[in-house]
Amino acid sequence: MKIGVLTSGGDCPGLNAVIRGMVLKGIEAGDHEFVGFRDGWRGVVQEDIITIPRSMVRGISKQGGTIIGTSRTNPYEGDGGGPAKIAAMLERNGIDAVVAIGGEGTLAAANRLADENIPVVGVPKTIDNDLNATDYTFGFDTAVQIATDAMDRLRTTGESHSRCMVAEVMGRHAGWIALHSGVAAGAHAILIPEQSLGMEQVAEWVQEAYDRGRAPLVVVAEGFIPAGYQEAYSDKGLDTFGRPRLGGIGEWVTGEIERITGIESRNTILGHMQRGGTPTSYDRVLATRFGMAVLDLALEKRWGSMVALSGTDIVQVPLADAVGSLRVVPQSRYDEAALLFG
Ligand SMILES: Nc1ncnc2c1ncn2[C@@H]1O[C@H](COP(=O)(O)OP(=O)(O)O)[C@@H](O)[C@H]1O
Ligand SMILES: O=P(O)(O)OC[C@H]1O[C@](O)(COP(=O)(O)O)[C@@H](O)[C@@H]1O
Ligand SMILES: [Mg+2]
Repeated sequence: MKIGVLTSGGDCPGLNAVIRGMVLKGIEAGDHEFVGFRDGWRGVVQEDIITIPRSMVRGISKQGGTIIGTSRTNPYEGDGGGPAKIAAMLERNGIDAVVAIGGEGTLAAANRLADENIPVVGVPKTIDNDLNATDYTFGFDTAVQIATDAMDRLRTTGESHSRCMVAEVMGRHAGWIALHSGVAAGAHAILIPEQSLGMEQVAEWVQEAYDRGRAPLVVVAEGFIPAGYQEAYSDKGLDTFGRPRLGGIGEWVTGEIERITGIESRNTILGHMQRGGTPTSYDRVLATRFGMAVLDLALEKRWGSMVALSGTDIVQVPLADAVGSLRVVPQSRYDEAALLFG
């Protein structure tokens, strides 16, 4: 079989480990060939295809980013877009299967294409860990680890100066990174997109910690919407998919804390640091297992399905299960973390 792979949406540590797992298993399992579509769906609609020989995947499971590039191209747009053009392109290049590695958006596109008879299977990815149908996505553990390390550092400088330190992390619709890194670092308040809060409440937690002699740490996800506001903070225009580019709420939260409490405060935006660099061993293992399992999906021609993690098992689920809604932080998990605020 000739299998074409693509990585699409925001990059994520572990993407290369998926590609390596799939290629090595494919070589082991038989005489399968692999090609990469460069920059996600852009490579599909513009027929930008490279061969992936075994030598190209040597040693890449520890490498961040993606060796085949990514983009936010829509496969239904442009001259080569849409199922009919894509089917003809696959035929011309002798490609029997498309493996789409991506988040909710990428998998929604893959699901539509599968419904229109394109031979496509999926692998879930996102540092936000907000995909339905899988217990964990690779990249999340790495992002949480990077954020936790950063917060441990913020706390020592915060303590030296008796300041309140605010750390802004990623998370457009789901606060999983904020919740996990905040709990791990012992944050005094965690602000996530799922929970609208007034700044008076946040200031109260900060003051309580300060009054005990602690340097307060506040973690805020970029998608947090303060009480009284309708949308997440955005001052950078739109991304290529037309969504507001987030980032910057931390600065506002820091100003509000300082204004209400009078405690000197500093903001740090972790931003793309969370998406770069080497994946943790957990993410390398999960990504490698996903890569090996998705090869089986392609060989078995299970078009329209994807691999997922259920407990510790790798399972097959319909792509449709991963799209349409996101897995957000449930109230019970927030309440559990909030017991430690202040
Ligand atoms: N329902 C859809 N149909 C077709 N293309 C889509 C759909 N949803 C998203 N896409 C395309 O997939 C790209 C990747 O999705 P995005 O949300 O940016 O990343 P991710 O896959 O990480 O969620 C989008 O930029 C968009 O071009
Ligand atoms: O700066 P970029 O690359 O446009 O992406 C920022 C977004 O990508 C993410 O890191 C991951 O989102 P996706 O999984 O949808 O790509 C979000 O947390 C963040 O809002
Ligand atoms: Mg998305």
